Amino acid sequence: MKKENWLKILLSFAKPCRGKMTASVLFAVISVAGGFLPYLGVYQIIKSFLSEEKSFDNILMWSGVCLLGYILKVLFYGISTVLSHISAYTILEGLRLKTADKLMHAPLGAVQAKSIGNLKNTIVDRIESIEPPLAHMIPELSSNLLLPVVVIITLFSVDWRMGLASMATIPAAAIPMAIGMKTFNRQYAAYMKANDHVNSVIVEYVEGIEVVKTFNQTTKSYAKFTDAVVSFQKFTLAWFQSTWKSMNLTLSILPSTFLGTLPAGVALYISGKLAIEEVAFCLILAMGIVGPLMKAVQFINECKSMEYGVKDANEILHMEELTEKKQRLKINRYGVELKHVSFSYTGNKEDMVLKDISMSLPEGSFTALVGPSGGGKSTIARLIARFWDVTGGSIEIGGEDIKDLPLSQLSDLVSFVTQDNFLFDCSIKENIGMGRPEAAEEEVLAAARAAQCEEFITRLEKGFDTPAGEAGKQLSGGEKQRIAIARMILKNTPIVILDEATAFTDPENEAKIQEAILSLTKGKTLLVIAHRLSTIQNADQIVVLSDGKIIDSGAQKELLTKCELYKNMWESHIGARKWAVKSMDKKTYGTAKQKEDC
Ligand SMILES: Nc1ncnc2c1ncn2[C@@H]1O[C@H](COP(=O)(O)OP(=O)(O)OP(=O)(O)O)[C@@H](O)[C@H]1O
Repeated sequence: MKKENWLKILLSFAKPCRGKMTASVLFAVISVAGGFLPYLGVYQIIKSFLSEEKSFDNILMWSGVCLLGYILKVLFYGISTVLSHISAYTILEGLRLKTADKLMHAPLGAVQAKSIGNLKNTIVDRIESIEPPLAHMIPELSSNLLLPVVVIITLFSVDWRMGLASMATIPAAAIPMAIGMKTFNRQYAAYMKANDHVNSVIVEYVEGIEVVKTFNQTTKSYAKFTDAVVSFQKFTLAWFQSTWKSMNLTLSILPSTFLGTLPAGVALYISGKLAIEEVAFCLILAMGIVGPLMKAVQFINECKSMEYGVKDANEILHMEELTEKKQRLKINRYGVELKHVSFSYTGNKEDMVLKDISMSLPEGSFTALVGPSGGGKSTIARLIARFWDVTGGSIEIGGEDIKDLPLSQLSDLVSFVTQDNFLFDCSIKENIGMGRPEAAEEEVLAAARAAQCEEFITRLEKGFDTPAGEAGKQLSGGEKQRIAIARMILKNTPIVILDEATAFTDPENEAKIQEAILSLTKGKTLLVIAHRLSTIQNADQIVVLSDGKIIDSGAQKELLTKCELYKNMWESHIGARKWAVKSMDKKTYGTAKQKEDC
C-alpha cells in the first residue's frame, strides 16, 4: 500500500463535510477576534482612567466593547464547536460504515488473518480516538494558535521590545520540549504496539474463557494474559517517567511570559519609552497567551493518536476486495457447476487444498459431500458462497460464473448454514427474521416451527422475544443450530448448503429436522456435508472427497459396491450407531432396573 500522509487521508475522509469544517474554522477565527476585543477594551479603560479627563462615557463604551467581544467569542466558539462535532461524528459514521462494508467485500481469509482484538481496536477504539481531536481541534487549535499570534503581533505594534520579551520563554521552553520529543515518535509507536497486544490478549482471554476454566487456568496462571497486562503497565510507566521531567519543565517555562514582559515593561516605563497604560496593556496581553499555548501543547498527544486512528482505518479501507459486478444477471436455472476448481488458502501452489475438482449439482437435486476430515468439504461449500475466490477453474450458477454476480445477488441465491451458528445480540425473533427482514411475523414463526424451534423457544420466559444473548446461555448447541436453520428456511433461496448443520442435534430431533429440511428444500439445489452418513443415504448423489480430490460419486447403493473408502466409512458409521444403540439400551435398562428396585 502506498504510504500517504495521514492528514491528507483525514481530509479525504472529511470530504462530505468540508463545508461545515471550513465554516467551523471561520467561526473559530471570529471567536478569536471577539476574544481579543476585551484586551483592547481593558487597555482603553485603563488609558481613560489614568487620563485627566476620566470620561465616564468612554469607560462605559469600552466596557460595552469588552462585553460584546466576550459574547462574540462565546457565541461563535459555540457555533464552531457544534459544526466541528457534526463534522467529526459524520466522519466517524462514514469511517465505521466503510470499514464494515470493506469487511463484507474482502475475502474471508483476509478478514480472518486479522485478530479480533486488532479489528475491534481499529473499528471501535482507534476510530473513536479520531473524534475528540477532530471535534475540538478545529475550533480550539485554530483559536489556541491564532490568538497568541495576534497577541504577539499586537505587542510588537505597541513596542517591538515588549513583543520580543513576550516570546522570551519560547526558546527556553523549546529546549526541554525538544529533549522530551526526541524519542516521542518511537515511544508512541511502541506504546500503540503494546496497546494492540494487550487488547488482543484480553479479547482472546474472554473468548477462550471456557477453555481457560476447563484447564483450571486462573487469571494469574494465564501467563500470556498477565504478562501482557504487566508489561504494558511497565512500559507506560517507564515512558511516563522518562518524559515527565522535560514535559513539566516545558509546561512551567512556556506560560511564564511575565518573566520577560514584566522587567522589560518596568525598564521601558522608567526610561520613559512606554506609558503606564501601555505597560499594563502589554502585561494583560502577555497573560492572555498562556492558556492557549498550554492547550496547543496538549494537542500534540491527541494529534498522534488521531494519526494512528486514521492510518489503521485506512489500512482496513485498503484491504483487497472480491471483484464484484454491479449489474444483476438474469438467472432462472439454479444448478451449480464446479469446473476444474483448485484452491489454496495461502495462494501458494504447494498448499492446494482442492485439486482440479469438477462436479455438478443439478437444479433441484440433493448432493452430499462426504469424506475424511480435512479433505476439503467445507472449503467447497465456502467457495460456492464466495467467501473466497477459487484459485483456479470456476464455479457457475445457472451457467453464469459466480464472479460475474453482485455479492447481494449471490446471497439471494445461496443459503449457507454451518455448525458454528452465531446469534446476534437481538431477540430470537429478530435473529430468525434476519433470513428475510421483510418477512411477516407469521412467516418467521412458521419457519421456527418448521425447524423444530417452537418447543424450546416457548419454554423461555419471553418466548420469541427473549434476547439472544440472554437465551444463548440457556440454549444448547443443537438449539442454536435449529435457529440458524429457521433463518435459512425463512430466507428461502433456490440453493441451500448445509455444512454439518445438524451436527449438535440429538438423534431424535435430527431426524425431525432432516425431514423438515428435506420437505422444505424440495425442488431446491441442496448440498449437504455430513459426517453422520445415515442422514444423507437418500441423497441423489454422494460425492466422496479425500485430500482435495474427488474419489468417487454416485448413489449410496452404487458407492457401497464400488467405493472402498465410502464402504469403510459406512461400516464404521453403522458400527458406531450399533454401539450407541447398545449403550442407550444399557442406560434404558439401568433406568428401568432402578425403577423396578424402587
Ligand atoms: N481458513 C483456513 N486457512 C487455511 N487453511 C485452512 C482454512 N480452513 C481450512 N483449511 C485447511 O484446508 C483443508 C481442508 O479443510 P476443510 O475444512 O475444507 O476440510 P473438511 O473436509 O471440511 O474437514 P472437516 O470434515 O474436518 O470439517 C484442511 O487441511 C484445513 O486445514
